[in-house]
Amino acid sequence: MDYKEHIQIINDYPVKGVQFKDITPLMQNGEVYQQAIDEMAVYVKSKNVDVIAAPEARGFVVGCPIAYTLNKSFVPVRKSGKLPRMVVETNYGLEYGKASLAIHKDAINPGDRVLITDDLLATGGTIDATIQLVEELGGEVVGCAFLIELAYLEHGEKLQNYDVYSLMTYN
Ligand SMILES: O=P(O)(O)OC[C@H]1O[C@H](OP(=O)(O)OP(=O)(O)O)[C@H](O)[C@@H]1O
Ligand SMILES: Nc1ncnc2[nH]cnc12
Repeated sequence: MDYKEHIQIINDYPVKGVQFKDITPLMQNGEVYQQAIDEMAVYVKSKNVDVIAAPEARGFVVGCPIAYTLNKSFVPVRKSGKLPRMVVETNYGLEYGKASLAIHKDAINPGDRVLITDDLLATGGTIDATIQLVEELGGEVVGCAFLIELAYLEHGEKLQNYDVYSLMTYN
């Protein structure tokens, strides 16, 4: 399957210089969306996970169906101010701005094997922040799975100690 046929590239969105990779055409094709999720789920299953965690909003698009398929827990990592109970939170930078993410304090048990999913890896700011939150709660990050990796951007050393899977890579 050539998944890239179902990704649309928009230049200078949301800010000048960014080549935005739009995953909505892939999601709009039920067969392709299902096949992409099933393929990612094979990787996730191989990591023998307890929990799947994902940052909002597009991370949920991949994390929830993978968790459902594998009958595993799903933990939402949300932009600050959106979770109603006690949280830990952190600030971070991403390809086109800054934000902060939070996770419920009781979402992860110490020693849980946690797999983090997101639609896209760009500078790595979002995944780095998500890893920090999971580890602060004592979770072990056993892998990170993306639909898309932008290999032309520098994620520096952020992910060098983690197992990374990407369904599509743009060089
Ligand atoms: O590697 P990075 O430079 O951190 O960029 C990747 C992140 O950017 C996008 O999320 P965004 O914050 O735009 O939010 P959304 O999912 O709510 O659209 C995308 O879904 C990733 O989470
Ligand atoms: N280039 C990009 N396309 C889509 N989502 C993104 N999130 C961060 N960078 C992005």
